[in-house]
Formats: sequence, structure tokens, C-alpha cells
Amino acid sequence: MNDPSAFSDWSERSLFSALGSGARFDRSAKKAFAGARDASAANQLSTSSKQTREKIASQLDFFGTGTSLLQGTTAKDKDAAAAEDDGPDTDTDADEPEDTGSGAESDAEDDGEDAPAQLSRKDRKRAQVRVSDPEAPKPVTSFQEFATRYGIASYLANNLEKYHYSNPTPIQQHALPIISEGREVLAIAPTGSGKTLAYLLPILHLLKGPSGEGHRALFIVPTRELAQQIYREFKRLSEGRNFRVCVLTKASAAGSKEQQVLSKRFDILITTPMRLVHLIQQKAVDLTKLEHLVLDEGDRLLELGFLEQVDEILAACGTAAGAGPAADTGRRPLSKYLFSATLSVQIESMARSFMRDPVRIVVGVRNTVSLTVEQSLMYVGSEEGKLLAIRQIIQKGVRPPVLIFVQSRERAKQLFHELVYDGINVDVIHSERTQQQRDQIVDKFRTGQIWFLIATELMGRGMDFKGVNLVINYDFPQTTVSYIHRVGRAGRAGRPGQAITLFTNDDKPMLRSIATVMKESGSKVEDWMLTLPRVSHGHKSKVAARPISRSDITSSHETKFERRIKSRKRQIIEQSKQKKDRAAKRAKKDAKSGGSSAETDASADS
Ligand SMILES: Nc1ncnc2c1ncn2[C@@H]1O[C@H](COP(=O)(O)OP(=O)(O)OP(=O)(O)O)[C@@H](O)[C@H]1O
Repeated sequence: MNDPSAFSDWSERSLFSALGSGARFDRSAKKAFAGARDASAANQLSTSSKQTREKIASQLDFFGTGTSLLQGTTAKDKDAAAAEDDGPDTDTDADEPEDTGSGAESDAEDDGEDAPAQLSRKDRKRAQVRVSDPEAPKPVTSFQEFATRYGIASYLANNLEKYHYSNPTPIQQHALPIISEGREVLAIAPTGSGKTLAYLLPILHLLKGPSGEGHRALFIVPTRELAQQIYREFKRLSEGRNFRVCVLTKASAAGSKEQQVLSKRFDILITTPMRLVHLIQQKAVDLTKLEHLVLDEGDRLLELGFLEQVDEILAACGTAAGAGPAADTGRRPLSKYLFSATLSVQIESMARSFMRDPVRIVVGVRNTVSLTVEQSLMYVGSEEGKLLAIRQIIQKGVRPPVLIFVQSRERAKQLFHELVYDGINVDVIHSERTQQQRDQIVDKFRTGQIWFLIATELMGRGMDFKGVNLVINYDFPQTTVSYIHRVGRAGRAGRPGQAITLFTNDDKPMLRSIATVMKESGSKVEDWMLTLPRVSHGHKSKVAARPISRSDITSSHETKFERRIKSRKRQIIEQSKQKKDRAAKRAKKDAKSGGSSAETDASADS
């Protein structure tokens, strides 16, 4: 398994000089709009309000990095920040519902003493953790306190130390005791704030050790990449206890009799909904021994498309939506946990219908972006302007790894062909690529072999690439939720990150919503963006369901001849890549058959 930290070391080196001048991205990049229809609108670029970010940095220093928010701040930036006005502290009319919960929340950390008096009410809210039940177990302030209060096994304490988890993040401080004391949890905390450990650690503590009785913990996630990532995190944290973990893949969900027998040996299942439903329908899996059920990226899992499958899984656990807790069978009652960076009021009430009096924990302001991400919007006029803008951003010098989001597979392929022709170290990931290709790409991106990764919504949620410095929304996100998750691939674990969102005139209807989210998370946006006409919910739903149609991504100035040459060049690159992949595969195979394999099968440990 690759160690992601190796990548961060790598990214510290200035490897990107080959692609550009090495200069940082110029945020006043008006030149990027050459050729765009409305050059004057280039001035509408927004910059982050560093002043606001710095003021609350200490409050939100989840990872104890201290200077993380300021690391990317040059002296010039600081001057600029000093000159900036944070603007009036009025609530903007967030298009996404904010927190309209029960109203019975206790501001667990809002005793007025911790927050500096000069912070505005909103800034303080950004730094708060709100817990819905005043009777919920009190938070822990350190892993040491958690260990002594609950008597956690020494292997867990050792692994926390070994993998440098020195202080719990706010979501961990609250979730660890609440889950450990048997309460269900609805957790909403920013992207990259350590939600995975917030549920893995207490669940491992409660499971104690492998039992061989059947599946006792089930983790459901929307993509198989995320399933693999949770598997990796689980393996690290459970080192020293021989838990048997199964990540359901296409192959393992085939539902053969052998699988049915095998599955009983696994303590833990990690899966996407579809894979599990397949096994349930084949009667190849027994979920009646389940003690813990986690819906990671839970709001996504309760949306149309996944909802029916999740409902079927809940029914198989004895907890159908609308029903109360499972009947007492003498075993530990099934506890359910939902984690996400975003959760609407509607989805929350749906979740409550199958949960048992969950404690809701909200870190910061609901549905906003992590403060470690410096967000900006860039007007590019037209689709051609986008291609020009991205080339200029790259030429000016950015530090890889960089994630670039587009709205469809087709566009991902088109942009890939454009950038690969420019000689950029780029790859593309989308659902049409094979499982093996997807795994390889994720691995290569983690380890720095790929510098730019073009992705669809597939990679928008949950993926933890620690070193991602920059996210570029080449295509404007279809919803604010998608925006929050996409830009949350940068600025993780307290590190600074940057997000640039390109927009054209076609994106203006949705601009107000995104600008509002940016403002809510401490970035400065132009006032006119916040006063654009509101868009009806009907229109938003339409855009959410189907992206706006855009013209193809292509350098239109090319002649037919140039395009033919380009296409031939692409073929050659593709062939040479395939050749390399085949050679690597052969080498791996030879190595395996030659000696004893230390690597266990990621899909099915035994
Ligand atoms: N207490 C901690 N100290 C240091 N690093 C941590 C701690 N907890 C988690 N991390 C690291 O922070 C990174 C982000 O964690 P994680 O992937 O769980 O974020 P998340 O909140 O689930 O984000 P998302 O909403 O995008 O899924 C991971 O690399 C993880 O190893």
C-alpha cells in the first residue's frame, strides 16, 4: 500500500518548474480572459478574505498546525488583507437551508470565553460545535482523555501514535464519546476535518476484537474508491487486531455459494449500496448480527438513485425506514451513524425516521466550505475562454497535484485530449474506465506519478488526497452541495488549499448560490453576485438533475490537418501508456509468482 504522506513530501519539492515559470497563480489574472467575450467582466474575480480567515484561523485549527491558514500568505497578501474590508456582518440569504433544526441545540463550546470578543457572531458560529442534546456525553479534549475515560485497547492508542494522530479534531472530540456510549450520531463537519476517524475509532473500540460470528460493522459509501479508502484507513487503525474486512467489489458480490460461506468470516463489510443489495437479493449475506451501520456521505446515500438500495439494506438489518429500532434479540442494538460535510433539513428528517434518537453534531456553519480552502471565481466568457484560462493557469505555474472537475465523462475525455496534447502529465478518471484503471489512477495520483487529474463527480466526494493544492472547477458545479464537496478535495487536514471556479454567462443563474456559499465560508465575493436574481427551486432541481449543455472542449482554431496530427499523437501516447501498463502488470505478476506475497488482497482479507 502506498503511504500518502510520501506524496506530501514529494509535493513540497518544486517539481512543476518544467510546466511553467513556477510563479504562483496570479489572482488578478485578467490576461486569462483574452478572447473571452466580455473582457471587462474579468474584473469580477473574487479573492478570499484573508482577514476573516486569519481571524478565525486559531479557532478552527483542527489539526494543530497553527499556521496552516497563513502558510500561503505572502507579505503582499497580508498587506492586501489589511486593506480589505470584511464587509457588513449581515446574514446573507443562503440559498441552501442552513440550520433550522430543533432549536434545542446547546452551544457546547459557546460559553463566550473561548472566542475572542472581536469576532463577529457569524465568525464565532464558524468556529463552534453545536450538539443537539445537552445530555450527550461531554467531548474529550485529547486522545489520552478518550483512552483513560473509556479504557481503549493499547493497540488503538499505539496506532494513533504511530500514524501521528496527535490531537482529536472537533468532530472527533464530540463523536468519540457519544458513539462510545451507545448513542447514534448525525454528524455534519467540513470536508477534510477527520470524520472517518471520528467513527472508525469508537467502533473499533466497541467491537473489541474479531469474533467470527458474522458481520458486526457495515460501512456504506457512494463510490468504490471511497470504500477502498476507508479500507486503507481501517487497516491502519486496526493494526494489531486481526479483524477480517471485506470490501465488496464486483467480483466478491458475484453471489456464489463460496462467497456465501466466506462472507460469514468477515467482521467488517465496506461497500457501495448496489454491491450489497445484490448479495442481499441472492440471500448471500446475513446482516442480523450487525452492531454498527455507518452511512458515510450519508446525504448522498439518501438521495434518489441510492435511496431505494439503502432502504433495502436497512430492511435487511431489521431497520426499515419508518420503523423503530430493531427488536431486542439479546444482542447489542444496532447503532446507526450518518456522516457528511453537507446535510439538508429534508434529508436529516428522513435519516431521523430510521435512526434511534440520534445526537446531531454540527461543526462550524452547516453547508459551507472548509476555511482552509482559498476560493475564487473566474469569469471566462465562453467555453473557449475556459481552455485558454486553464492553459494560462498552468503556464503561470501551479503546484501539483491538481484536480480538475468537469460535468460529464464526454467532457472529461475531451479536456484530457486537449491537455495531454500540451504535454501535461495528466490523466482522467470517470465511470467508464475499468475498476483496475480507476484503482491505478487513484494510486498514481496519490503517489505523484500523475500531476493533473481530470475527474467527474465520481471523485467529488470523500476522496482524501492529502497533497491536493488546487481544485479547478472547469465546469461550474450543478449544485452548491457538489461545489462544497469538490473544493473540499483541497485544504484537507488543516493544510492550505486553493479552489478556482470558472464561469461563463451560461452559469450566471447558479452563480448567486455558489457566491453565497463562498461568502458563508469566509471568502470575499463581489456584491453584485449576491444580488443576482434568485433562481426558483424548480430551475435548481432541473440543473441538478441535468447539467446545462455546453459546446465541446476543443481548440477551435485548429485546421483539420492539425486535428489529425493531434489525434495521431494521442494514439501514440495512449499506445505507449498501454504498453507500459502491460509491462508493469507482467513485472508484478512475475514478482508475485517468484516469491511469497506479503500484500494481502485488498478486497478480501482473511
Ligand atoms: N486527529 C487527526 N490528526 C491529524 N490528521 C487527521 C486526524 N484525523 C484525521 N486526519 C487526517 O485528515 C485527513 C482528512 O480526514 P477524512 O478523510 O476523514 O476527512 P472527512 O472529514 O471525512 O472529509 P470529507 O468530508 O471530504 O470526506 C485524512 O488524511 C486523515 O488521515
